[in-house]
Amino acid sequence: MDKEEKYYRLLKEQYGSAESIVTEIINLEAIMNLPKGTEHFLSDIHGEYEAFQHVLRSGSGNVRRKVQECFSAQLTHDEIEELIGIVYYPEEAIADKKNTFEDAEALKRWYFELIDRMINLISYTSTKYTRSKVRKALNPNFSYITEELLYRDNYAPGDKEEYYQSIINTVISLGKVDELIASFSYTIQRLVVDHLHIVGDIFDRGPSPARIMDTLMKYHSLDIQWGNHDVTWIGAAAGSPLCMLNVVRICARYDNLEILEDYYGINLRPLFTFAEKYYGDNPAFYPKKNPDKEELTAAEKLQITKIHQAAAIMQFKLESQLIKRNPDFHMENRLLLDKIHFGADKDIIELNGERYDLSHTCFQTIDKSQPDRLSDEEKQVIAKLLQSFQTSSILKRHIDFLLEKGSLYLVYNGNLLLHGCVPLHENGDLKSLTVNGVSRSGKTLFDFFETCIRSSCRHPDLHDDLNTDMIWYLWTGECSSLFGKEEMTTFERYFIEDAATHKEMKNAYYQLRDNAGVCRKILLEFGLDPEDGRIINGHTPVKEKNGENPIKADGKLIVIDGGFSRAYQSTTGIAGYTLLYNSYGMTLVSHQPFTGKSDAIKNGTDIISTKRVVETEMHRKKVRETNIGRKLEEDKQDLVFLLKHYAQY
Ligand SMILES: O=P(O)(O)OC[C@H]1O[C@](O)(COP(=O)(O)O)[C@@H](O)[C@@H]1O
Ligand SMILES: [Mn+2]
Repeated sequence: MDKEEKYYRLLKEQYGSAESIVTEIINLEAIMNLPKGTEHFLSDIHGEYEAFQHVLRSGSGNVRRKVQECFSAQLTHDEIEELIGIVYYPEEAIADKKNTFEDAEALKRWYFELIDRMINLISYTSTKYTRSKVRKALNPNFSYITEELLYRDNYAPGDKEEYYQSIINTVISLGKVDELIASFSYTIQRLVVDHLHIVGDIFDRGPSPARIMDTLMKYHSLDIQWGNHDVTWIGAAAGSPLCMLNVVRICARYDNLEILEDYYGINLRPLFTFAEKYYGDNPAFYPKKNPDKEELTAAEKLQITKIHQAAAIMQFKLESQLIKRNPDFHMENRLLLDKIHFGADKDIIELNGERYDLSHTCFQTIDKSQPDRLSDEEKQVIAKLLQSFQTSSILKRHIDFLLEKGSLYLVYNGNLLLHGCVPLHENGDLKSLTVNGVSRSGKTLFDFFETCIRSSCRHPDLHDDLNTDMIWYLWTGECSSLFGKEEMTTFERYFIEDAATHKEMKNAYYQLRDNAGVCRKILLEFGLDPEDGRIINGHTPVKEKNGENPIKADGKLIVIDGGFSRAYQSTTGIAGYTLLYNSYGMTLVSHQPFTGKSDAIKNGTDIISTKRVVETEMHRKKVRETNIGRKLEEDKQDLVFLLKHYAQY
């Protein structure tokens, strides 16, 4: 029996009868004729859990829009705001509201009214979906009740009211009404966004990437395009000591070491002890102020400062070793430790023919005759830390999820989603990287990078092979699609005062992406229609206050850095952007900095300021025209074929 025959036999078995195949064909055809679901794009979340939650819960303004469309004729402004608040944060908003009632009867009336509104809203937000999809969006504990309330029109008018009231009265008397309403809120949140794209950089800087990962793992439908910060975490789990030290260094720099210790259960004790022994106070390594925490005590600050130095120095040593074993990376000019002239009272570095004094140095573990050699103690610390990283089951779960749902780029519904850039030369040609004699650029280079990441993850016991080293290259290499700059000046920023040495030159892509011709060429390179397709890009904050426009190249490219990272908000003037793509077209939403969950609940503050329509579709886009639609069409064709040759199988 050939494979095809086997496939059709199995399919026949699965459906059981010709009638059920007919039903499924009708069902698939109906789904394909529904309007395309709403896609929601976010990027550069950088550990900012609360702001991320707000954007997710509000669907970047989509919840607000639906509530307004549904109720603006019937409800007052305040009632609408109250309803929106309940959909965003049901537990807190209901608890607040309940305190305002003096008697039980008034509270009960409010519950009845609210449930009626919520049910109407679920009805309104589910019009684009099949009943089976709506059912999946309901909390299983309340799905029976919710369906009864939703489809109550099936009953005769008199019976309907009575039935409806008795259901709600029972739920109230069982003390379950708040939970029921909260379940409605989550259903509405889920119905307003069909699919989520995370265009990179979940990790680093902010305090709660792990909680964001937990939320994403429960999300109904999503994909992730890895960012440069995500891949170093992947690298750490894949066994790269260098990526791991970078993760530790950034956690120390942003006063976030708790993520490693408390959340992932990584034992930092060996590092603490080692840092304590060798390092002292050093203002260049003070942790940044963590806006979510109280001021550090002097002792805490000193301890983090020491760890920060220990991680940085070991990182610089290992980076130098990596550069030497990978001549293909062409990173020799980053062999900075070899360029230091160690002196009796000051150290000097020679960079591009210029000499600079080094300040705030902490080179006490450096062997001046062989600066990138790790001491035995450093080797031990690294081995212990790496073991702790690699055996953290929570970290493993998060990284496995990143690998399962993520990729370096994604072609989705005609658009190209990528975090950083497509490395280009100044004339617009694709820039290539040659590894082991093979030159790759454009899509081939992306595919190569992704293969390296996945292979490295399959061999967590290898620590310095090409695949593992390539993850580091993605963090900082000139041809990395995630970094997009010539070199990363981490060392200079710690030790050289002259700010000119801190500058990181961006790849030509960041100029050329303003040009529609270049964007068309990139879309073609990835097999997309250059007329209809768009590039969706994260990674670089848009400096709107300097007049930068996030919609580039006549709308061919959109930058959606979410600007969640509080550390960067002062450079952009606003928080950032998210993107919505529904059956009517694409809308870019810009956000004000998030002022906190309690402010959002108490004062109904939304962080959305403006919306800009990128383009309105000439006709309403249907599921048929989407990636999923094409897959459904294939399934349908198979069923049609099976039906035609039913007797044969
Ligand atoms: O300000 P920090 O956290 O030290 O990080 C600066 C580094 O981060 C980078 O900007 C990369 O991070 P982004 O992807 O967030 O831009 C590097 O280019 C730069 O060297
Ligand atoms: Mn980035």
